[in-house]
Amino acid sequence: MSTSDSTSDLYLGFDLSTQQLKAIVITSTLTPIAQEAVNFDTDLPHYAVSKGVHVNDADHSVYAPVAMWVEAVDLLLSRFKSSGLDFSRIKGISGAGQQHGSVYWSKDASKTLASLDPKKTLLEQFEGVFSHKWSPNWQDHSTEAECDHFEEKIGGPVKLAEISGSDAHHRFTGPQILKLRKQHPEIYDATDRISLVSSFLASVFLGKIAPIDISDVCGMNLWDISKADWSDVLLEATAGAEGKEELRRKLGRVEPDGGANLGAISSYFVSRYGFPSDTVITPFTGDNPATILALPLRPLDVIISLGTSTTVLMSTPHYIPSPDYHMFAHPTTSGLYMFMLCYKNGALAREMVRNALNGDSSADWAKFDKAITSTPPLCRKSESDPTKLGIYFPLPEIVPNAPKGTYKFSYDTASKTLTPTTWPLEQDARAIVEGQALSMRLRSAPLLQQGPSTIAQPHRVYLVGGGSKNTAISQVLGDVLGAADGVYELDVGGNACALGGAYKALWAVERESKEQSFDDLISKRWEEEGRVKKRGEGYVEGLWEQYGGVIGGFEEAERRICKGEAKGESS
Ligand SMILES: Nc1ncnc2c1ncn2[C@@H]1O[C@H](COP(=O)(O)OP(=O)(O)O)[C@@H](O)[C@H]1O
Ligand SMILES: O=C(CO)[C@@H](O)[C@H](O)COP(=O)(O)O
Repeated sequence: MSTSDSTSDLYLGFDLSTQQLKAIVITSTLTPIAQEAVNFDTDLPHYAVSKGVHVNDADHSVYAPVAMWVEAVDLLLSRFKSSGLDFSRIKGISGAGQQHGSVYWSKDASKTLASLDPKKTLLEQFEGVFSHKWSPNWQDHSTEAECDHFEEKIGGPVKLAEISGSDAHHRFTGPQILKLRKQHPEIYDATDRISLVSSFLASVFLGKIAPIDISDVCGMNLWDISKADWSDVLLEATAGAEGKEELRRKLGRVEPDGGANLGAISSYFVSRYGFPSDTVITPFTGDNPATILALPLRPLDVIISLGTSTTVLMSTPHYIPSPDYHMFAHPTTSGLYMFMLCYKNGALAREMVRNALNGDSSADWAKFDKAITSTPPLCRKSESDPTKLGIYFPLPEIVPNAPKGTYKFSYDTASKTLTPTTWPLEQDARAIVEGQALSMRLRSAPLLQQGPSTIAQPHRVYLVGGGSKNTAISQVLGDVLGAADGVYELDVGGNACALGGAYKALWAVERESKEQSFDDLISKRWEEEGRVKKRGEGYVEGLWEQYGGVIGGFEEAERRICKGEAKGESS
């Protein structure tokens, strides 16, 4: 990482994601100069989380201790301090949070946030700051009844997606708040303000409750995207007619300008770490919206984030809502939207296959990668062989809304016959990645066809997140999706959300006027060389078409699973 440019102003971007708190520091010329991370499982073992969360199998809830995140903030900054970061050059801070999770502040929170003692840690002073010690996690699936209630109140999944950008989802904040209100009315009543994970982290740095961001708010099932306001009907679905206004107050205002100056950094950080007292705090957004800010995107470019979740992201001027995927307001640019698919069975499902191949849970991907490269596409040794289609859901899936289980089929493309089957462990590695990629191809087609081409093919595929370094995985994703201009990785791909946050902070502070768009400023300073690396050609004639030939079989396999007509190996 470059240490040149030793006098430039600096910008700090955070990413409070599932398994870690990460941060990156960049110069005004977009050069990263420092990165740090706190891993929740290994660095903060006293919270006893696994992969960043607690899981309650009995009621399907998944949640994280908010105190752990608070402790991680001081630990991360102390790591930067030890590595010699000059905090006095930091002009702006922004960042990202795992989406949908909520944080419940007590009536004492605002007073405590405004009067922190720099001689003590944040955690030492946060006693009584939260009315609820847990934040529901995006992997939670305990809110089936609440989701049904949302759909019913609004008139069905299509209508709900039209208004809020998504159908009702277990992890979305509205259904989660409704569950808390029903199960623990005393906690709900003791709650003064509700933040998302992103606005919670912004609040800590601001020293007061920060507004929710214009993009992350779309992951709540509470925001009317077209009206850019809270939806009355959805607030009422969550809090009842009598509680609707009180919920609106608890949620607070949403900041429409992604580059707004929310105020100067809390004096706690000035005294304890040496930040300038005028460091600007700008809205923090969701980790996926922040990811699309990590590089200038062109029409039909697709980002695949291989974090704990696997997500597929596109920036688009078209608002085409559907219950099959998510639409969000763009985090910086009014009139643009973010398309997203989110898979719960992403990294953790691939790890399940990796562990089976390794015979233990060591994080060694060599056998997994070898199993992919030594297995032919669709596990078909010759033209006359039927293709193999695998669907691996160790957790109930989001897209499609399907029960857990591992499902294996053979599919004869000539007769279009789909038959349950089995295969040896070695074929699982290719089958799981192909299955994930086929699902992405199927569901991104409507958006990809909005461009000049009628063929649903991405222009470029960019890979980010922890799994983006894996060349065997990137090869399969590129082959199945057939990116016309190839598959690329970002130099700091493992830290793309934090990088997007840092770019956002820079834009907020250095834009020439409110009219200078994020894209305009970043494109002018962006040099592809050294920041982006081509990893593969993408489209391979014949292969992309071969994968296209099994999409129908894949759809039928999903239909059977969702209808309970397919028997899973471990459902
Ligand atoms: N070489 C690799 N091949 C495949 N997956 C990997 C590899 N290295 C890391 N990963 C995956 O990356 C995941 C973590 O990604 P990361 O983006 O750091 O997560 P998050 O931001 O959600 O906390 C791990 O769970 C692991 O499965
Ligand atoms: O639920 C979603 C998006 O809808 C997830 O993508 C979370 O935002 C978690 O992100 P990672 O920790 O996997 O980056």
